[in-house]
Amino acid sequence: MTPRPAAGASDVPRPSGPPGTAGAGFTALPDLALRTLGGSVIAANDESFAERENLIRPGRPGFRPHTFGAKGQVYDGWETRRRREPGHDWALVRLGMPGAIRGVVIDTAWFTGNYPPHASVEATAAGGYPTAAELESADWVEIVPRSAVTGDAEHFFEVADERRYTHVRLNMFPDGGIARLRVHGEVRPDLSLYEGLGLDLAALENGGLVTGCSNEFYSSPNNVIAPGLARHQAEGWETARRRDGGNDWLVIRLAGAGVVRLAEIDTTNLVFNAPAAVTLTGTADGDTWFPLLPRTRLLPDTPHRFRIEGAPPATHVRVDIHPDGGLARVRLHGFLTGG
Ligand SMILES: NC(=O)NC(NC(N)=O)C(=O)[O-]
Repeated sequence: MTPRPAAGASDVPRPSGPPGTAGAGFTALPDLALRTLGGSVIAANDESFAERENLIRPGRPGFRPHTFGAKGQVYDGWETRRRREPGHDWALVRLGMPGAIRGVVIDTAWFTGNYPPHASVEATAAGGYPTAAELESADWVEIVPRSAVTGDAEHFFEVADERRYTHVRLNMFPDGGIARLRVHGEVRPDLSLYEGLGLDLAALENGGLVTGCSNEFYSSPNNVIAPGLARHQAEGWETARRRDGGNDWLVIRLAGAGVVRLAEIDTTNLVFNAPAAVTLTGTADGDTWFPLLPRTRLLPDTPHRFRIEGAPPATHVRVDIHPDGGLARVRLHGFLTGG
């Protein structure tokens, strides 16, 4: 029998290191600001050289030298004009998913003669759908104090704060360019909206999280519970070719204890590397695992839907793929049972 991971544990090695060096453990958590998770840069005081929306684009920032437009060199980032009066520049980001922020990455990639010497980040929690103007009078908490930054480098700042935030404000002193802002954390949804209704218990936006995974060589397992469809293979989860006779797997911590009634197992974009089969098991205590879906054949490039009948409530679901490959999306529709 395949050994079961402890609920909440992960055997995937995570990068770690001090600010500005190799990386930090919090980067394994979802980026709550990411455009593809619903984030939006709703305002900036200036974006003369390069547009604010670049700040939350997925992927590493790109650069091609000597691509000068009518207003200067074109950068893949947010870049303001050279300030000729006192003050500083700021950009306001609505998180795609509200949550507890565990760490922030300020990436000045490719900005060398035009990076800001200092930056800070504030956060606020706002209900409803406030405009940028309304947010000006919100209570802002400094989650990254004014800190020195350097050019063409990623800067990692851990955040120790349990509060749930909906927006962040990036400040740079006095002006310049920042390529990306990453806001890693744990999603804290308002599930009262779903009272009496069914929901996707696995979805990142509902508080689901991949807490364990056998292999994430090509792309992150949390992609399978992201919103929307995967446009290509890299927007799903892909493992390396397995040579040991075992099989790959991931464990999803559900939005809460709930009963799964319908599983969507999507192999879209996995054409020559789709798994041959899938098995689903669940647990409510992290020790005893019960079957949800027996080993079932999968086809390449296909969104499969399987009814699940009579399953007890689970807090975690393990998805075993046989033998390897990956998945585009996993949806586990059902009902919260509480507890
Ligand atoms: N986008 C720019 O051209 N910015 C800067 N200039 C160059 N060459 O990058 C600057 O700050 O003046």
